[in-house]
This record gives sequence, structure tokens and C-alpha cells, in this order.
Amino acid sequence: MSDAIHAIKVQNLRKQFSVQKSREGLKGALRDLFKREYTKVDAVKGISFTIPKGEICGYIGENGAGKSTTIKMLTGILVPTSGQIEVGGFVPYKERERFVRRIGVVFGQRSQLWWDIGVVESFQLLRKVYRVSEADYRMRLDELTERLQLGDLLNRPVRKLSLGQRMRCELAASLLHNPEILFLDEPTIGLDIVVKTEIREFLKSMNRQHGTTVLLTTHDLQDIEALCSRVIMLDDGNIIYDGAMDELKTRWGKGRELSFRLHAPVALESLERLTEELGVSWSKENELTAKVWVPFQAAPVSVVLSRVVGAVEVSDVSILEPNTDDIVREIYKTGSADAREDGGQSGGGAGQATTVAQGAGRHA
Ligand SMILES: Nc1ncnc2c1ncn2[C@@H]1O[C@H](COP(=O)(O)OP(=O)(O)OP(=O)(O)O)[C@@H](O)[C@H]1O
Repeated sequence: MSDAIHAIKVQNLRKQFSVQKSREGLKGALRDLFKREYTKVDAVKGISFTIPKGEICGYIGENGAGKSTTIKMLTGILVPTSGQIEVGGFVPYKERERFVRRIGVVFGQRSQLWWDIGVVESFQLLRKVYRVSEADYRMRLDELTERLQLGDLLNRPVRKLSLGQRMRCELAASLLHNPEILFLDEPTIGLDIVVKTEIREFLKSMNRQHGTTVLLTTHDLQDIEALCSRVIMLDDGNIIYDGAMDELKTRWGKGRELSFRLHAPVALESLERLTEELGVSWSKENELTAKVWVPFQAAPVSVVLSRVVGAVEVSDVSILEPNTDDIVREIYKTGSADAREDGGQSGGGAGQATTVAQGAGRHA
């Protein structure tokens, strides 16, 4: 099953847990002592996917969808019930010692650093665990210290670091041995927007420079939008979507909204007349701002745009993209990412503004 271009390959992967049932009351507890009963929980139900080397792939799903269970199988912490896994050419739960030297793991909610000792001492311990030579370690530490601005933090005990500082150190710790594949489980959880942005920028540049493959689990879709060319969506142990985030927006977004800043007031009826047969709907925010909703099944945004700017003096225009959070929430609710036949009427509304050139170009 070894495949040179794939970093991760998963086929019909399943994980079933046996959970002990607790019977009610004292009598139940006594019966549990003598005869235990178990129920089966199917956490991952036969999923298949491959991730090429160098890709940053998002892995998303609601609480309990099976993301952590997958990551634990991919990193060798859990043994699958059935199916095949290959990560970096290894079967993760076999050859553990050699395998862990090829991967890096960051769990946002747990630390791999020792709480009471200086950060750099934890790094030294990890260097020994991963058997990195002193020279390679020095080179890597210098690079990571500069990129993640760790200079002031290295000699402080981990317990004295802020969450953002600790997360930067966690990332460095996971990369000291220059792994080919990095697993990130909620790496930006609880961080402010400045640190989130720094971490996203760091991950992007690291991926570009070292070609590191990244599998990223997060509930923050902005992480996904900033980093991932592809997203795998899990629901109740099954993959319900595997593809580009942009395509998800096109398939599920209702449409786009254009917002015009007018040079002088224009009556709503005049604007409606301009786009009469195009299937769009206008509203006025104030005297000088008019908005038009353009459903995907209506005329292209570029047609609406040219009709308006050809007839009315406009000082500014923006296009609102479909809001990813709304779209994904809707998909979680229905449990399916199949495109709706009505053009995605119940999908997300408009959210982030983009420049006209970008939005109109992509739609046209
Ligand atoms: N060790 C375990 N024993 C029994 N059931 C488990 C175990 N670990 C996970 N589960 C169950 O498997 C299912 C998937 O859990 P998992 O932690 O993989 O979900 P998740 O997508 O990572 O959720 P979250 O976003 O909340 O972390 C859940 O129903 C969970 O209760």
C-alpha cells in the first residue's frame, strides 16, 4: 500500500469502542459487579481518504463526529477496529518508535511540555526522545526561535507562559525533529485574533518552506479558510464532504450581496427597474447605500454590477461572500453536504466583504 506521493492513506477505517453500561440503583450496581454489560459505540465508520505530501488539509465536524478518534488512530495512539492506515510510509500503531520521529502532534488542549521546567529544557528532553543530533537541533531551534519569536520565552517555566506564548512553544516542540507530517488538534483554541493570525502565518510559511503535510482539526473555520486548500467534513463517523472550501460555498451558499455606495440618492424603484428581469432584490440601508441580493440561480454578479455602474454614479462597491460558518452549520444540521437542488436556498447568507475585482471576477 506504500505510495510515494501520499503522506496519509486511509481505507475503510473503523473504530468501535466498547463502553460499559451502568445499571441504575444499588441493585444495578451490584449486578454490574458480577456481570458487566457493554454497548458498542461506532466512532469512525469505515472512512477512506488520501492526503498528498505537502497538503494542508482541514478535518472538521461537530463535537463527537469522530475527529479525535481518527487523529488518535493516525498518530498510533489507538489501534483501528478494522481498515488500513499508512502515514509517512508507516502503519502508525506498529513500529511506534520509528514512526513518531516522522510526525509532529499538537493538541491545543494538552501540553507536551513539562510544566515546571524552562521551555528550553523541555526542548532538550524532546531532542533526546526524538534522537535529534545536537547540530540539527541547534539549527532547528534557531529557525523556530526566530520565526515564532521565542527568544524571551525559552528560559521561563511553562506554567508562567500565557496561552498564546505556550502555544507558540508547543508548535516549536512539535517541529524540533523536522517531521514530515504535522497533526494539529485545535491549535488556535482560546487564542486572540493577533496570535491566531501569527500562528496561521507561521504554519503557511513552514508548509511552503519545508513542504510539511498538515492535518488540521479545528472548530474555527477561519483557520481552515486561511490555511487549507481542502477540507474533509465528518458527521457521525462518516465523511460527508471532501473537497475545496470554495466549492462548498458555491454549492451551499445562497448567493451574494452587492453593496453600492451612491454618489447621490437614487430611488429604490429606479434601481429595481435597472435590473428588472434579473431575479435580484434591492434594499436601501440609507439614502446613499443600496444593497442588492443576487441569488446564485439569478444573473451573474458581473451583469448586475455593469447594469448599475452604467446607469448610476457609484462611489464604492463591495461584494459580500457567503458566510462559511452559516453554511457549515447548515450542513451539520442536515447531516449531508450534497448540494441542494433549489440552489442552496437554506444555505448561509452573506458575510465577509471582498473587493469587487475579486468577487466579480470569480463569479463571472
Ligand atoms: N475512549 C472512548 N471510549 C468510548 N467512546 C469513545 C471514546 N473516545 C471517543 N468515544 C466516542 O466516540 C465518538 C467520537 O468521539 P471523538 O472524540 O472522536 O469526537 P470529536 O469529533 O473529536 O469531538 P470533539 O470535537 O468534541 O473533540 C463519541 O461518541 C465519543 O463519545
